[in-house]
Amino acid sequence: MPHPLPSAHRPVEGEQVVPGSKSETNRALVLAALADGPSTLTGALESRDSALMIAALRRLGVTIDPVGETLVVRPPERFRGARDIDCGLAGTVMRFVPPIALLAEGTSSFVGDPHASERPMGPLLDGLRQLGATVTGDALPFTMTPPATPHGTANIDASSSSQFVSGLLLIGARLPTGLTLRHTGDRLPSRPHIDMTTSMLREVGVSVAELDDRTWQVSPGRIAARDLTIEPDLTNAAVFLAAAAVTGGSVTVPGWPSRSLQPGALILDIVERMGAQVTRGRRSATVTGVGPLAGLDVDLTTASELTPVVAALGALAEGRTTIRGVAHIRGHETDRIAALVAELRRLGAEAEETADGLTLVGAGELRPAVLHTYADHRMVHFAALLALRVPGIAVTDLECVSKTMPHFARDWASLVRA
Ligand SMILES: O=C(O)C1=C[C@@H](OP(=O)(O)O)[C@@H](O)[C@H](O)C1
Ligand SMILES: C=C(OP(=O)(O)O)C(=O)O
Repeated sequence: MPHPLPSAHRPVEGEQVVPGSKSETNRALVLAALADGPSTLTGALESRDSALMIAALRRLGVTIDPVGETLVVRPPERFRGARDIDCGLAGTVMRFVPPIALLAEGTSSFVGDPHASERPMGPLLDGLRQLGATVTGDALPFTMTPPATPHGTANIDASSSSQFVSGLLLIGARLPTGLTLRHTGDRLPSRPHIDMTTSMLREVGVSVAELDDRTWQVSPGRIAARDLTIEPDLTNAAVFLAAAAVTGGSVTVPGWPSRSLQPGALILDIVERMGAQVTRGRRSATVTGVGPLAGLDVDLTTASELTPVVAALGALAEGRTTIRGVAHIRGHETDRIAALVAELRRLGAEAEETADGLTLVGAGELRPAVLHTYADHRMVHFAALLALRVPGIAVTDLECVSKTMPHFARDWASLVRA
């Protein structure tokens, strides 16, 4: 049964509280699991990706308890290997948990959703082999047996995901000789997510040197337990802010950090370039639509998660929109380049895949359609945004939004109909 999405009968106005950052929550959980004592997380995301991370860490022996508004994480004496650890479709789980299992006693095996086996894993598994693990296969599902004493050097090609680098850096301090990690490929996407990893490591006392722009050296040592408050997820905020831009409304996201390493923050520059007005408060961001939007040519190498929302903005803006630098999103929850072009065409828009992104012509007549979501939460955001201006759009599946925002449909409906 298709799920209809609301259209906007008036400009979308209001304040939208956005749940905690997926990237920060899952890094904080991993660092707390590796720390030298109990940690407390406040504002952690509650969604499928964080639930999968919590379940995976528990299987390895970590104790995680909700206490009031917080999560209390207690590391085990020693990690223990576990069978059939479920990664779902979560990149952060499939790329961050196997390195922890390298530190465990005994073999671990990892499984995931049907499409998870198409997401790139080879370079991470190569890295784990270089650190001494025995690994079967090059994708999910796979089995890994840790070595008696892990080594400390790995050279991997992270051009298909920055998460390979982040996953290995996160455990670097717990390896007997630390870790020297080198990226061997010709491009490196999502650099801000690697900076988020190194910054969060430094905050817990880990020494990380960047020897050049592709080599990291993590010194061996303790990872300090800490109490951390998680920022709102700025990539998830993007769809709500974009709703104001495309309807001539005004949406405020409270809690917007004054400085953030989340690449989703780039949405403010993008909507401003397209013609919307952006107002930054001390701890908030507001987007106001002030007339027709203009298409743009944008390189999203650093913030590729924004591609579906920017593609929808482009389809409602005047002129051509070209998104570059995102070849690797063919390995995201789905092949997002192919999915976006297929769904734009289903609506009657002119859209083409390019070698490293897509190009489309906006502001044409769009027809109602049932859009496919490919189990991808951000394809729902894409459809929801278009539905505001194209009555009659529905999606084949809404459940996939629970990957990072289980209450998206409720929040979206109440904002649009407020
Ligand atoms: O480390 C992270 O938290 C993430 C890194 C990025 O992955 P890629 O480098 O695979 O794009 C991003 O797209 C993903 O949503 C989250
Ligand atoms: C690419 C994404 O997720 P993942 O962490 O599963 O890679 C995303 O959320 O857009």
